[in-house]
Amino acid sequence: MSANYSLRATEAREAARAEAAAMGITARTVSDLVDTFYGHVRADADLGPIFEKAIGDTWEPHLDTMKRFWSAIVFHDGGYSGRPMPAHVKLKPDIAPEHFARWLGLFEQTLDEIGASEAAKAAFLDRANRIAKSFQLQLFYSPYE
Ligand code: HEM
Repeated sequence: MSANYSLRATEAREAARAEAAAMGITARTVSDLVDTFYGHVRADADLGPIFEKAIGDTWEPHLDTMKRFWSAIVFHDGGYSGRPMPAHVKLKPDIAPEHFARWLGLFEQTLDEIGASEAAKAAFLDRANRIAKSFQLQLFYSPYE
């Protein structure tokens, strides 16, 4: 890794942190978002069973993974290095596009509930929408099947 690269990485991380701070996003925001959102997901008639089947009684590690995932997105802190796609491919028999619509609806509702700023809400929703779209393209519209 060149010195230039790590300088750019440091700058990118600082820029991301400053941007997050300007939107009022803190580690607490991420933690509240994840805890509240998955509380709703577990209670949801359609999504709940899908998650229970995959996660069972190991929710703590999942919540921790999801906090690291969203922190890596908003703070560029490098704390998440997983591969989300395979985790969803294995759910394929159980999920349909409607589940993504529900997921996104609950995510938006949660951002309101935790009192995220309008800018923070827009930023989280934009990322969630783009990721959901890319998952769906690969899950439901793959030209390779
Ligand atoms: C229909 C919608 C969705 C369902 C049913 C779903 C379900 C799940 C389940 C059950 C897991 C745990 C898999 C396991 O540990 O075996 C998981 C992991 C994960 N999901 Fe989703 N998900 C959905 C949408 C999304 C979206 C839109 C995002 C991103 C914005 C997302 C991000 C992740 C990430 C980062 C993981 C962790 C993957 C890892 O282990 O590193 N999911 N999801």
